[in-house]
Amino acid sequence: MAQDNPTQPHQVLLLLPNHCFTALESKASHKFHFLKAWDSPLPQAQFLKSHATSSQVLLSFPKETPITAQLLQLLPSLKLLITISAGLDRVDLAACRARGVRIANSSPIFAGDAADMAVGLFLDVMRKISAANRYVRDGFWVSRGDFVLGSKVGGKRVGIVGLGHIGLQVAKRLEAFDCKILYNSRKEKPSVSYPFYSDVCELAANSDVLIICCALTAQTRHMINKKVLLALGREGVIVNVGRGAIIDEKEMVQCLVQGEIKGAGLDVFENEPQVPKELFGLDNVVLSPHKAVLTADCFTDVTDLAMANLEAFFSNKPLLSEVVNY
Ligand SMILES: O=CC(=O)O
Repeated sequence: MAQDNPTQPHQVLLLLPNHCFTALESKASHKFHFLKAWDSPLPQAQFLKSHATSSQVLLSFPKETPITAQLLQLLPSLKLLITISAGLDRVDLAACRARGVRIANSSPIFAGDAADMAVGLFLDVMRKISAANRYVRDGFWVSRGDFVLGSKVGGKRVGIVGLGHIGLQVAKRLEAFDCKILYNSRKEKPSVSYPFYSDVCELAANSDVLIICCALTAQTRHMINKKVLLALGREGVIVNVGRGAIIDEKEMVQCLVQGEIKGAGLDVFENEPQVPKELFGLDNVVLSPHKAVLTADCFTDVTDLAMANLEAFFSNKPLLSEVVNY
């Protein structure tokens, strides 16, 4: 339970890039006392130690600062971790669980933007938008004539891997394109009527496109392996807005180079920012530098959510985006 001391603003530790904080500062600095790691002359570990006993909340951007067991050890009073991220693969969940640290993430805000990107990548691969753009700019429309035809989107069977916040938003958007939605998830979702496949390979065999929206965990690492890719088949397309390591990247590259799958739209990679060079020469592949959830507008909403979570925590109300059963 949050301790209440009405005489002092509540202290919140920040491990954030500056641009995330700017939006928060204008709204919330009169309500909370923000302790900014980047403003301190101390190295990060010492900065955390110096506020260890007084800080119950840490607001962080795990993509830049992973939340490790070691870091958590420096903060014995920590009760709540708020992440400016949808994914929690850079948070040591076992250590948080062992310590009883609650987690609130930014999934409800990021889901729509991530889904837009997934749909954008899908449309781009199917209708060859980026490739056509290059064709026109390079003068080939004049020198070579008509561009090769793309594929119809309507009616395609879309296998969504992970029907959480992001997956549901992808489904909603692609229903409007007259696609047929199927899915794989840890458990069947009674709230939807889309066909459920407990086996991802079977999902791939029944899909024209696989869209990866799930979290990276020990169970999902390399879940999309050669067998799944071959089940997707020569006419199949893969889109990934989850995490690179959910797909066995070497096998995927091989399948793309050898035409064993038709195309790919990828926002995430196994060893970012390194991208397999083989992909650069493939016109049936669209690449994006892990930006699915980030837009120029998202920081307003994401910091509003962080602030609402802080207010809820310090007034002992339910958090707005708590990650339950992690
Ligand atoms: O990839 C981005 C996120 O997890 O927020």
